[in-house]
Amino acid sequence: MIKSICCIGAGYVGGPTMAVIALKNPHIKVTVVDVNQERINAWNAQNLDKLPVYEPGLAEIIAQMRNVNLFFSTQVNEAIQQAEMIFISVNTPTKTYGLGKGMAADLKYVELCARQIASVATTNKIVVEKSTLPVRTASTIKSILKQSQNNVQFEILSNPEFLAEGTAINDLLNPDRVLIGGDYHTPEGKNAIAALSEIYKNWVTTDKIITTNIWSSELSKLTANAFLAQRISSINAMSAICEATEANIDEVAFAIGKDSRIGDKFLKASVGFGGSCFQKDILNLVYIAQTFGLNEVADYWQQVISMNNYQKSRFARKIVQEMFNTVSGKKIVLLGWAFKKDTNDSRESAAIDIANYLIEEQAELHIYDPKVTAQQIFTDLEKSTTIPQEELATKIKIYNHPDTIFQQAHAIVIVTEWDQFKTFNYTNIKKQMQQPAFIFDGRNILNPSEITQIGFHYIGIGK
Ligand SMILES: NC(=O)c1ccc[n+]([C@@H]2O[C@H](COP(=O)([O-])OP(=O)(O)OC[C@H]3O[C@@H](n4cnc5c(N)ncnc54)[C@H](O)[C@@H]3O)[C@@H](O)[C@H]2O)c1
Ligand SMILES: O=c1ccn([C@@H]2O[C@H](COP(=O)(O)OP(=O)(O)O[C@H]3O[C@H](CO)[C@@H](O)[C@H](O)[C@H]3O)[C@@H](O)[C@H]2O)c(=O)[nH]1
Repeated sequence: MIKSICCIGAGYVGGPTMAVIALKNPHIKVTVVDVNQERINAWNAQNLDKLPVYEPGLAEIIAQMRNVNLFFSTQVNEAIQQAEMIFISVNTPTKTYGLGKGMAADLKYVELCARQIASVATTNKIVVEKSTLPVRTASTIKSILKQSQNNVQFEILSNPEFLAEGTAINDLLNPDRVLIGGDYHTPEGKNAIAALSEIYKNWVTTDKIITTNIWSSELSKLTANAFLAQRISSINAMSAICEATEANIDEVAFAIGKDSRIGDKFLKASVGFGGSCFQKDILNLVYIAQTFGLNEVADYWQQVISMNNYQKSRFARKIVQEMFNTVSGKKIVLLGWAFKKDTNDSRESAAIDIANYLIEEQAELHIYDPKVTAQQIFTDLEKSTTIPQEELATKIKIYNHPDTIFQQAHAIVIVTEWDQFKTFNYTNIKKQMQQPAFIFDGRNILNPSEITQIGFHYIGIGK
C-alpha cells in the first residue's frame, strides 16, 4: 500500500487534487512541490484568503489537512526521493516558439520533471501523468526515465484530471469517473494500476474507476475537452442565427436539451469560452491530427476555436455598433474578469479580448471582479496589448468593490456570470448612469424584460 505521494506542480490541479487525496487518505503523506517559491509560500500562508487558488471548499480542506498529512514545499528532490508515487501536474501550455508554435503542447516542464525524477530517484516509483498531454507522451517519459543510472524501476500511468475550475472540490469529491491508463498486460503495470485505484477507492466507487491502455487514457482527456468545447461553439453559432431571426437561444437550448440524447448541460450560449484548457487542448489535438496527415480531422476541430474567436469579436463589435458606432471617451463598466464564476483564474478569459477591443475603440474601461486582483487584470492587459503601459493605465480603472463603479457610466458589459451581478439593484444603478444606459449581458444572466422595464437598453446573447 502506498504511504508517500509527491505531486510536482502546485497549481490549479496539483493543489486541489492533492488536498482531496490527503483528506481521503489520512494514512498517506502527500507532499506538493513547486519551483515557484511565492506559490508555495501562498499555499503555506496562515491567512487562508491568500491561498494561490480560489475554489469553493478548498480553504476548509487546507485548514484541516495542512501540516497533518499534506505539505507544500520547494524541496523537489527530497520529495521525489521519499515518494513511492509521483504525480506530474505541471503546466503544458501551447508552444510559443519553434516547431508546432501556437499549436503543440509545450512539454518542456514535463520533460524536466522526468529528467529530475530519473536523476534523483533511488527507489522504485510509480510516475503518474496528471497533466493533460498529447497522446503517446508516456513513451517520451518512459525513454527519459530509462536513462536513470540508479537501477530503479519506473511504472508509468496516465490519470488525467477532469475537474472544472470553480467546482473543483465538488468534482474531485464526486467525479463522474476516474480514468487510469496503464500497461495492464504486465504484472508490474497491473500492480501500479491497482495501487492508484486503491487511493481513489477510499471515496470513489469501483464502477467509476475506469482502466484503459495508456494511449486511450491520454487521448480521452483531449477528446473530452474537444467535445465539451464543441458544444459551446455549436450553441454560440446558433446564437448568431437567433439574433438574425428573433429566435431565442435560451429557448432553443432548453428545447433541444430535453432530448435525452443531447442532454441539457454545456448548452449555455456565452461571450465565448475561456480558460487555460479548451483552446490549448484543441490546438494540441489539431496539431496531432496534422502530424499524422489527418488534415480534414484537424480542420474539423480547428473550427471549434474559430467559432469561439468569432463569438468574442461579434460580441465586442456589437457593443460598439449598439452605442451609435462609437465608444470613444465613453465610460464602460466591465463586470467580471475571470473566465467563469467562482475562480480567480483569468487565463484566456474572454474578458481580455473584449477589453482590448474596447480599448482600441478608445473607451474608458472600469473593471470589477470579485476574485481577480487588480494586478492580475493589469498584467493580463499589458501582456495582450500593444499600448504602452503608461497609456494603458490612463484608459482603465480597476475596482476592489463595485460601490462607485456605475457613476456616469454609459454601459455595463457582463463578461463573467458571477451570481453577485444578478443581485445588483439595477434601478439604483440606472439612476447613476448616463442615458441611454446600455447593458450587454454576455452570459444571459439577467431577465431581459425586467431590465428593459427599468429603462435599460438590454442586449443579450442570441436574443
Ligand atoms: N486548470 C484546470 O482546470 C485543469 C484541469 C484538468 C487538467 N489540467 C491540466 O493540468 C496541468 C496543470 O494545470 P494547472 O492549471 O494546474 O497549471 P498551473 O500553471 O496552475 O500549475 C502548474 C505548476 O507547475 C509548476 N512547475 C512547472 N514546472 C515545474 C517543475 N519542473 N518542477 C516543479 N514545479 C513546476 C509551476 O510553477 C506551476 O505552479 C496542465 O496540463 C493542464 O492542462 C488543468
Ligand atoms: O455551457 C457553457 C459551459 C461553459 N462555458 C464556458 O466555457 C469555459 C470553460 O468552462 P468549464 O469547462 O466549466 O471550466 P474549465 O475549468 O475550463 O474546465 C474544462 O477544462 C478542464 C481542464 O482540462 C477539464 O478538466 C474540465 O472537465 C472542463 O470542463 C468557461 O469560460 C465557461 O464560461 C460556456 O460558455 N457555456
